[in-house]
Amino acid sequence: MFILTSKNSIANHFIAELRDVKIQQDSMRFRKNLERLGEVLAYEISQTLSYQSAEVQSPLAISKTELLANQPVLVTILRASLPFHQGFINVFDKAENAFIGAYRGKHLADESFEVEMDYLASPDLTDKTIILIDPMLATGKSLLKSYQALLKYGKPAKVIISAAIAAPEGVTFLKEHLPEATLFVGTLDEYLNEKYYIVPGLGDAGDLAFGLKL
Ligand SMILES: O=P(O)(O)OC[C@H]1O[C@H](OP(=O)(O)OP(=O)(O)O)[C@H](O)[C@@H]1O
Ligand SMILES: O=c1cc[nH]c(=O)[nH]1
Ligand SMILES: [Mg+2]
Repeated sequence: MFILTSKNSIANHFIAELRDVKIQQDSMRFRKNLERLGEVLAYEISQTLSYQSAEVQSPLAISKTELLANQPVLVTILRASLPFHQGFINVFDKAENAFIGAYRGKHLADESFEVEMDYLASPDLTDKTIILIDPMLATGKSLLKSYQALLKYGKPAKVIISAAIAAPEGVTFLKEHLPEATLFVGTLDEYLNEKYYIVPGLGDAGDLAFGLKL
């Protein structure tokens, strides 16, 4: 698992601002910080993809280079993922995209929940590299259910999951149920509380980005 904050960088500031109760209420800044973090994580992921030789004709001469062998498919899990996804698509600007409407649905008596899913739009995923993008990896249920729903569009060759903030419980859950996935996270937090929110976390990412939902 790649953890961005295991090495100090300017990304520490983006994550600090996402958490900070005095700053996170500025929803435009909150969305922008998720986008900036998405850009940095996309860059890190780009270093692990396959490249092939290419030639570029400049006005003066031919330049030999290495370019992506294939574009990844960026999978966005609505809603909170939208600004984070924007960062990824800024970097992988030629990528195909899939969208999934998934959310932590009705709360059961013991505070647990089922992941509800409705909207799903995806290109063919057969033999492609897919990057599942969701800023919050809490229990991991939303990501697993999203991945399982995507399989009807074909079996990807490589599965990458990227989150801004992950909980150890979610990481363990995904290692068990989705062992083929490689994780790239902004930071790894401490634990989930009784409502399955990440601690210290940042609160509800979807609400902070887009407002309270009924
Ligand atoms: O790992 P999990 O326990 O499944 O939780 C993580 C999910 O919770 C959040 O979405 P939420 O259900 O709040 O929907 P929203 O994006 O519409 O706010 C978040 O964006 C993840 O998709
Ligand atoms: O801490 C959490 C967990 C799930 N979804 C969020 O937005 N925050
Ligand atoms: Mg939410």
